[in-house]
Amino acid sequence: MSEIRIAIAGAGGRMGRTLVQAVVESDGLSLGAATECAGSSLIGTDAGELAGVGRLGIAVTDRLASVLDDFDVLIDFTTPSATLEHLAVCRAAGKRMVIGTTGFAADQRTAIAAAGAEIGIVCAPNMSVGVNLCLRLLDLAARVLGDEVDVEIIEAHHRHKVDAPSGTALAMGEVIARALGRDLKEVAVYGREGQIGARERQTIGFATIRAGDIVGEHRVWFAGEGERVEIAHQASSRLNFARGAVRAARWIFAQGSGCFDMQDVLGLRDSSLV
Ligand SMILES: NC(=O)C1=CN([C@@H]2O[C@H](COP(=O)(O)OP(=O)(O)OC[C@H]3O[C@@H](n4cnc5c(N)ncnc54)[C@H](OP(=O)(O)O)[C@@H]3O)[C@@H](O)[C@H]2O)C=CC1
Ligand SMILES: O=C(O)C1=N[C@H](C(=O)O)C[C@H](O)C1
Repeated sequence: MSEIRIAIAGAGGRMGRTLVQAVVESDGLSLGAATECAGSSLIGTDAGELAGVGRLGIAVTDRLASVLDDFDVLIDFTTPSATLEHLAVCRAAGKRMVIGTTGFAADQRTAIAAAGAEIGIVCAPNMSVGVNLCLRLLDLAARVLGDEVDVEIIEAHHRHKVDAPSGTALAMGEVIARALGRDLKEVAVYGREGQIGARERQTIGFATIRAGDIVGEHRVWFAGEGERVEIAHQASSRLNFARGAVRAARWIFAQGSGCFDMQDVLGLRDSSLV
């Protein structure tokens, strides 16, 4: 069987470099192309040397459209606007995508879902197996504990992260709100200050920490009278996310069109926990 050829968008970024490493380490996958934004000093450099895995003979380009013959699946961990540009190119060319970018506006999420009518897409704010297991556990915890507890979501990331709350924290909030029959748009509280009054039970609170080189931490409290349940995940390496993205690329290569997430890739969508 021939290898699945991967293109990495944003190959010079924190995730981009880690993704190159994960692809090179994976059996049955090869790096076919690597991109960076126009004007980047990294254009023309070797993607393998950039990632510290040795020369691969893949020069970083700023034109995804010029390397369409060189890849089967694009893995994109960049920015919302860059991902939407790449989506248009992949949609026109019938190329599959794995999208890890976070911070999308509602209309951008709608555009990604719509593209799923024509191409295969896996889009998830967190590609780690552990976080996706936590999403299932959060659904169960919310259903069991119900309206007897206050829900608070606390996340911490490195000082360079530009979006808040994290995409993962928002996904956790969505899962919990859905399980409790609430609309996250109506009940989310993003930080508190001043004379805010007593807490309303229905709210779901978010607290964001940005500091140093924290890879990614998420902690959800279900706090009641006399007891508190916590579900927490701590990432200590970006390879965790990159290996999940590679797994998603392998999975989507075998699918037709549709917009999926990591719950689909991991077979967790309809899994029973009780
Ligand atoms: N789903 C998941 O599991 C995870 C998701 N993420 C998300 O991935 C995204 C990237 O994170 P991270 O790697 O830390 O960020 P970085 O800023 O380190 O990397 C993003 C890279 O994309 C490049 N870029 C920007 N525009 C374009 C373009 N048009 N074409 C090609 N490349 C472009 C940037 O270049 P330049 O710096 O020159 O602008 C940069 O090198 C974030 O949204 C983050 O939240 C992160 C980890 C895990
Ligand atoms: O920007 C990051 O670094 C991360 N972003 C993702 C998010 O916003 O949830 C996932 C991970 O926690 C790392």
